[in-house]
Amino acid sequence: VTGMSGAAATRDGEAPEHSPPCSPSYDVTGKNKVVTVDGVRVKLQIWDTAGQERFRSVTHAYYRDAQALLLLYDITNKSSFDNIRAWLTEIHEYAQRDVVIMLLGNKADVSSERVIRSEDGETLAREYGVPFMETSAKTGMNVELAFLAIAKELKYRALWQPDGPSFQIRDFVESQKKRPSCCSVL
Ligand SMILES: Nc1nc2c(ncn2[C@@H]2O[C@H](COP(=O)(O)OP(=O)(O)OP(=O)(O)O)[C@@H](O)[C@H]2O)c(=O)[nH]1
Repeated sequence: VTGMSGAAATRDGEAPEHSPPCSPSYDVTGKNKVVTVDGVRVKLQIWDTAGQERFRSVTHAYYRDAQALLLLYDITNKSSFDNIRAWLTEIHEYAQRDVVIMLLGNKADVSSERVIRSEDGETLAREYGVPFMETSAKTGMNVELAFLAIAKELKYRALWQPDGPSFQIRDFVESQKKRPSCCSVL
């Protein structure tokens, strides 16, 4: 629920350009997810650090190969939120310069244990110019949206044309995201 996941996109059917870095000391679980965006099937190859990750020991190859990074904190755990700045510093240093970043505050379903306000996530996201939403892996709230937004952004970039329609991932997320009920906001 906390930490960072990376994604790289190809059109479904194409071989991926990169593979997750492979190292015995680096435990990464990989999954593919196909998202249909405006009739185009985009295959996201998703890598997630597993087990007792420590951000400083994550290999830099992981950052380098990712086209998108999902940064997750747990709204019931302050240190997971505080770690996000360190992740962002690392990303700035080692990731591709135009990597798509999304900040997600997970466990939005457990409002009774919330310690991080939605506004705190929003403020941090604004500071770094990244889209933000709260999610719940338990109820599924905003989970599909997170992957859809990333697939849309990567497809937009891959098929960009000067006279084509524009796409702003932050505007898309703001217009589509569901917010936890009023009573769960501190
Ligand atoms: N209520 C609730 N529980 C969740 C949610 N997401 C994850 N959990 C629970 O939180 C615990 C930790 O989830 P993990 O996905 O293993 O967290 P992690 O930070 O990736 O942990 P590592 O894999 O050890 O790095 C598990 O018991 C999950 O079932 C959520 O959205 N809501």
